Amino acid sequence: MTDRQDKPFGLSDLEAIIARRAKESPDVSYTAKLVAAGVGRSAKKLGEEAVEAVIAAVENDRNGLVSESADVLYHLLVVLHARDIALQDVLNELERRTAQSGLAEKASRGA
Ligand SMILES: N=c1c2ncn([C@@H]3O[C@H](COP(=O)(O)OP(=O)(O)OP(=O)(O)O)[C@@H](O)[C@H]3O)c2ncn1[C@@H]1O[C@H](COP(=O)(O)O)[C@@H](O)[C@H]1O
Repeated sequence: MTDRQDKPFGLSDLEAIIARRAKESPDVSYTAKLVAAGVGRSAKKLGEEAVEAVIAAVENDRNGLVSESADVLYHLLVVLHARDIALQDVLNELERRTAQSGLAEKASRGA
C-alpha cells in the first residue's frame, strides 16, 4: 500500500504538490502561473476566495462553503510558498496557541 492509501490527504500533501508544480512552466500549471505573477497576485486571489467563503457561510451554502474553503486553503499555501514560509511554521504557531484560550489571549492584550 502506498502512503496515499494509508492516510487521508492533508495540507502537507498539497504543500508538496504546490512546491513541485511551482517549478513547472506557467503554460502547464496554474500554480506556476500564480507564482510567476508575484506574491501580490496570489495574495489578491486569497483575499477574493476568502470573501467568497464568507458569502457562502453567511448564505448557508454548504457546498459553496466547502468549495470556497478549498480555494482559500490552496491559495493560502501558494502565498506561504511565495513568501518561503513552511506550513509547519503556521501549525507550530497554532500549537503554541493551544496553551491558552482565545478569550484569555484577547484579555491579555486588553482588547
Ligand atoms: N487545489 C488547487 C486549486 N484550487 C483552486 N485552484 C484554481 O484556482 C483558480 C480559482 O480562481 P477563480 O475561481 O477565480 O477562477 P479563474 O477565473 O480561473 O482564476 P484567475 O484566472 O482569475 O486566476 C481556478 O483556476 C482553480 O482551478 C486550484 N489549482 C490547483 N490546485 C491544486 O494544485 C495542483 C496543481 O495544479 P497546477 O499547478 O495547475 O498543475 C492541482 O492538482 C490541485 O491539487
